[in-house]
Amino acid sequence: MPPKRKVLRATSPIRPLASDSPRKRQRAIEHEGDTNRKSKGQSLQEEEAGIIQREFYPPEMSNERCERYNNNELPRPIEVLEKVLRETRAQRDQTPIGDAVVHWFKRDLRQSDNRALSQASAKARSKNVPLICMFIISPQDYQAHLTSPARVDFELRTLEVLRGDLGEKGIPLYTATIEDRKVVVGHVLDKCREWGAKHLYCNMEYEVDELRREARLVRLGLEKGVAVEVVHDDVVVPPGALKTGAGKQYSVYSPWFRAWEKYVHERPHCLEEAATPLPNPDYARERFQNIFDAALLSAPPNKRLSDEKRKHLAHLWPAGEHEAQSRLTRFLEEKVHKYRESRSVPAANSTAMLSVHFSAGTLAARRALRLALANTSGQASHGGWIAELAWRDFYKHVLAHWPYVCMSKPFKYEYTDIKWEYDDDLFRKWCEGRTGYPIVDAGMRQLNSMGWMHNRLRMITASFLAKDLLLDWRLGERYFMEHLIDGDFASNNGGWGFSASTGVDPQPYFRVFNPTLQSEKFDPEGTYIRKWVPELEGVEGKAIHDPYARGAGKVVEGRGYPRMVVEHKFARGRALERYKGGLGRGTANVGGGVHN
Ligand SMILES: Cc1cc2nc3c(=O)[nH]c(=O)nc-3n(C[C@H](O)[C@H](O)[C@H](O)COP(=O)(O)OP(=O)(O)OC[C@H]3O[C@@H](n4cnc5c(N)ncnc54)[C@H](O)[C@@H]3O)c2cc1C
Repeated sequence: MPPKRKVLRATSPIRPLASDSPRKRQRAIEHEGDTNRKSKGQSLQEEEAGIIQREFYPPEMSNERCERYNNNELPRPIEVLEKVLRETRAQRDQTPIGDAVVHWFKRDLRQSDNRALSQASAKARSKNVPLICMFIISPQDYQAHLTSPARVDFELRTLEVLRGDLGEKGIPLYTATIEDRKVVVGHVLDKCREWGAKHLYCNMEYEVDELRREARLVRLGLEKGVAVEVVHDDVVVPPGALKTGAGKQYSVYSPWFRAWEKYVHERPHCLEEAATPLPNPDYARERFQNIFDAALLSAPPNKRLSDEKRKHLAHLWPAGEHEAQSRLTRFLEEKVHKYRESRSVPAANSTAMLSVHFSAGTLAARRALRLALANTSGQASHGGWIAELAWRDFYKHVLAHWPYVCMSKPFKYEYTDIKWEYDDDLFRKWCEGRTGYPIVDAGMRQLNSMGWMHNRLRMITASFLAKDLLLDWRLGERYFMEHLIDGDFASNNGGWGFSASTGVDPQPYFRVFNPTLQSEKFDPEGTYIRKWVPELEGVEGKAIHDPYARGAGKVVEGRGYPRMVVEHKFARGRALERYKGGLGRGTANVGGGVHN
């Protein structure tokens, strides 16, 4: 079949160009140094496609600057934060307790097994002062981080649960919407001063913006007499703790996983449960009555869902840590033993569907691992569920060590030179699940409906976008973040890098998924496809995987199901050529990872 549409020419922009002033641009460039030397045409296409949100970020960094991070010539944001914490330790330890202690909730929306919250509670108890919790919404942060409305809604529903639970202990949960993300730190410290709190606790997030913000918070806190403690909690093993024999960061999963398992085995305390906060002294309720009485936050206009969508998602994804806990218990009792054999079959409904809880922090990865180890006597390890859970830690370690992956650069930055397509029409068809490849369309429709997609489908749809359509993979990465309820920068970026062969431990670039074969292998009966693509409902047998080529064309055409937008064989050849052309000096390093 000839290609249905030529995709060799960039068309109209997918997103409007951000209109930064020249001065702002200059400042941004100074911030992250020299930028990438690409052809003007290519840079413009990327900008027009919204690859970098120029209202928040500088232009794309140069490969040379990435290399300087690799050569340890530039301090990584996590190192800067850790240094500040080290250097200020004594001063922070000597800070008097004050009239209250504050915990700042971010992506740790639970009271059980929450390290920073637990430490804050212990500190408050040591002098019998109240604990106050806070949560800040920054619409600008949501925009800069492409947080999906589904995710925001999940967080807000979770806050309701959290507020109820904390309220029973007399612990107030202060919430506020701060429009300008630059003033969040100032607001947090102002509130500490207002409440007479001199100790503030929070858990560490590993994205560049957050690490830099927290370094500033620690410094500014001390200037204002507030000791800020930032704690590792989101991952089982903290980034930087695992090194190769040569003392380097692992970039291949399998040896990293062996080191991760060994670390956990040798340091069982890393799985220890953090104590839940203790009740506040009685007077706290009266003193903070205004916080207890305040209305809960609603989603900012840029992230609001329709009522119908909200109800739909609330039904699918009940929020809060109690739900997370019972989901985990059910999974460990009923499914974990069969996980290894069935996890790649999307119709089997055999995975935990806990990613939304890990992402929002309604469940600690540490807790899930602890219970999984106890439940399976270690059987769930390699090739099993625990090895999947470990991928989450792996990608966060990668993010902390190679921070430029957070700055729109691929881990394999030499792949920056691949000539991608920026075809609006094809991209839209992919987004809407109208590519004519039933398995791809089913996956995209599941995402659009549920805010979640099975891992196998994430790999198939991502590979299809990057290799069959040759669209810039960062467009797909962005679309996922903007629609996933479990959107997590590190895992999403890692998954896209794997699928597009531009990331850490990736699929080799010459391995191009054949979507029809993937469909036959992982959805042999077409059960999953029929669920999500109603136009194909009555299609029998193998025709479900390729209806036009297998005798069901007339039926499905009548129902409006599209023909394939590109022929796979043609697309594969084109992808190989482009990848080879874009490899540049990275030719020797073609990857070789086996994901899941
Ligand atoms: C292109 C692409 C994008 C992705 N984007 C995200 C994302 O934004 N957020 C996200 O949480 N996961 C992402 N993943 C990973 C994975 O698809 C989901 O974590 C998984 O599908 C969630 O379903 P589950 O909870 O039923 O997983 P299970 O199979 O039950 O696994 C248990 C947990 O292990 C972790 N996990 C499993 N597989 C992976 C993986 N490959 N990478 C990282 N962690 C993993 C998750 O926390 C998951 O909840 C992405 C994968 C790909 C290929």
